[in-house]
Amino acid sequence: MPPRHLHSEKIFDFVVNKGNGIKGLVDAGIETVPELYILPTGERLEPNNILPHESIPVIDVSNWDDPKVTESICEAAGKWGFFQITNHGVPLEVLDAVKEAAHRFFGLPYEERNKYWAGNSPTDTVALKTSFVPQAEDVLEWRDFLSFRCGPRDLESFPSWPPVCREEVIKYMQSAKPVIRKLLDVLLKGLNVKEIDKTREHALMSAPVVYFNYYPRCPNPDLSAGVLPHSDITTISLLLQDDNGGLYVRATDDDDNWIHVPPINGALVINIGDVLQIMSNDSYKSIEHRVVANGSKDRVSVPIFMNPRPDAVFGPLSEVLESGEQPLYKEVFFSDYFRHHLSKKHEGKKTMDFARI
Ligand SMILES: O=C(O)CCC(=O)C(=O)O
Ligand SMILES: [Fe+2]
Repeated sequence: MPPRHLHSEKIFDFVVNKGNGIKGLVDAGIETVPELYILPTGERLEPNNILPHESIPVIDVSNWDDPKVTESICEAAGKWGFFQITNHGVPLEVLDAVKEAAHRFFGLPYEERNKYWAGNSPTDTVALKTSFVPQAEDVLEWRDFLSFRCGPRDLESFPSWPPVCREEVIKYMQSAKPVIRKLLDVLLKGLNVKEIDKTREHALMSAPVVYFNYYPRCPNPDLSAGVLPHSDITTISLLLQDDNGGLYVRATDDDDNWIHVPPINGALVINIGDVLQIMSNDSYKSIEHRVVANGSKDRVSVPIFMNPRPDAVFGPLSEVLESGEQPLYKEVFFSDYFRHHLSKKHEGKKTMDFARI
């Protein structure tokens, strides 16, 4: 990383070292995007790279037993890697409450928020951070996020979670769990897996993490990134977005075109992560996506990342390779994959090379 100018050093110190986050900088009244947040021209999302007439599938899942529903899910996972679901059964009040809880947390004064800054937090299951890995980035992302590890053991630390939002996170997680389980059942059936046994469950869904992503209003959203292009390392991610929009999905691998994911009230966005792409030996796709912050409003999103346990080993499934297909990936520990992912800035799908044969 090249040395930064003095002004950028000061901003970095305020936002990252002092734990103010980008929220703190916006609250301090900045009116233009500081250099530390300005992307080189080639990395910005240009309007002529947005395909206005394309969209990812929207699937009504009110009847999981309808073969058309399960076919649409598996087809969307293979073609788009992204889809929205409606009529999924998670009550609208639960979704609204968790978005409000995210705004409440980020609306706390600095001293209250900062109690949970990574390294200060009273529990390692909750951490407030900014950007992605600021120490490895030359341009920072216009985003703060609060993460909650939600595995069964993690919930023992619930009393140390922020009181302004903890009930809502648990309720959201509990209500979404049956939907996630259903989606994984359908997706695995599509790969000839008859049943998700205990070992598979560890590899698929035993370490969920909820994020509150917070993108404060950005004076020049065209110059900066809310989140840079990346794929999620999960098995699947389930994302609740608000009505501001700003999430874009890569249209094709071989050119730089992007499709907006329009907010639909009550819908959840589902995407396949790297782990499931690897398990499926590329039948399903973990697609790059990015976020552009909003020029006039603060945006929140609340993803649930379904991760394997750190000690789980994953690789192409035996059921997928039965037909004689050659494995494209080796078996890796999730903890190694995760550590590799966190050692560098967001760089599209580069993390997957770690497991590629
Ligand atoms: O905020 C969004 O819409 C997406 C965020 C995202 O991609 C992530 O947190 O991995
Ligand atoms: Fe993501």
